[in-house]
Amino acid sequence: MKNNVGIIGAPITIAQPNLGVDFGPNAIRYAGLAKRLDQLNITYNDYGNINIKNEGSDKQDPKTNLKNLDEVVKGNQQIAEEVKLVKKKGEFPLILGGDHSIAIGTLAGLYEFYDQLGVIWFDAHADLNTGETSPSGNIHGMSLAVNLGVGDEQLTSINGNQKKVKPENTIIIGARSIDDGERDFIKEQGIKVYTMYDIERKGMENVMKEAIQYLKGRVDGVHLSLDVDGIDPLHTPGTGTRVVGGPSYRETHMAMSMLHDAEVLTSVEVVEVNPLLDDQNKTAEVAADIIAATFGEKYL
Ligand SMILES: NC(=[NH2+])NCCC[C@H](N)C(=O)O
Ligand SMILES: [Mn+2]
Ligand SMILES: [Mn+2]
Repeated sequence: MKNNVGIIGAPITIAQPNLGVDFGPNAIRYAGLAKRLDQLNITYNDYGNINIKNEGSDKQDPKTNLKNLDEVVKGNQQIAEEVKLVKKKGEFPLILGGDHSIAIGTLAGLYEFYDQLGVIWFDAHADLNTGETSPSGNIHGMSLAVNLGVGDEQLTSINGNQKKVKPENTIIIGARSIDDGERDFIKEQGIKVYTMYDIERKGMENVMKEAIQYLKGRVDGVHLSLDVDGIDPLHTPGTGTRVVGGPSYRETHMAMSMLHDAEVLTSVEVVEVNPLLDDQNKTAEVAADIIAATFGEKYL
């Protein structure tokens, strides 16, 4: 079902301040991604890294409150085109970030292949800011809002000026750092969010059961957008916006195995691995483990 996988490296770094996240795709490859897929008998084509120019002035535009907008738009247009090519070949897209702004490009490329695309946004953050609400001007904190059709028009109109996903098809898991504007956004749009409080009280297993059941009843595809800062920074120190108190390696791994076993995923992306902030590529290794779990790797 997941044969063939199309691997795309999407090294955007300028939608956040910590250079080095552009090395994320190769760090995940060096952690043994190909070998893991081979062992699962999953065939793949690795298309390498998209040639993205990470050249912004890094200044916040006084009008839009965004940093490096034009460059982030260009990079995401390139990503959308590449994702479309992979989909047209009938392959399962596996996108390696890059900062979380790349989800703008991936979903812009994916949405036209589905009637009701679901999204699981596994993240410490909600990434639901806009130019008005963002405390930082960093576009990686706005990518889910953009996909819901809210934000700067240059971003929301990539590959078609429309919502790439519907709020009722979106589930955020692992959130523990939500800005005031994002809180309002979640309430207004009625987005399903499992914060760390919910995960702690219900247990990750029940949260995933609920999420899977909810999506199964309403969507014809599920994109997993996994920000490695969603995992507790004890396990994933190599990322730019760490937040304490996340799900453990084990809880996350189990959640991914559950997604595999439920056969719901139709594309996967892993973002925000930053080797320059890491400890001996530990974070990329966790990312590779997580990806392997979504493709069905088991202990026994
Ligand atoms: N994809 C991420 N790591 N996002 C972090 C966002 C942090 C903060 N909420 C902001 O908007 O600036
Ligand atoms: Mn995050
Ligand atoms: Mn994120």
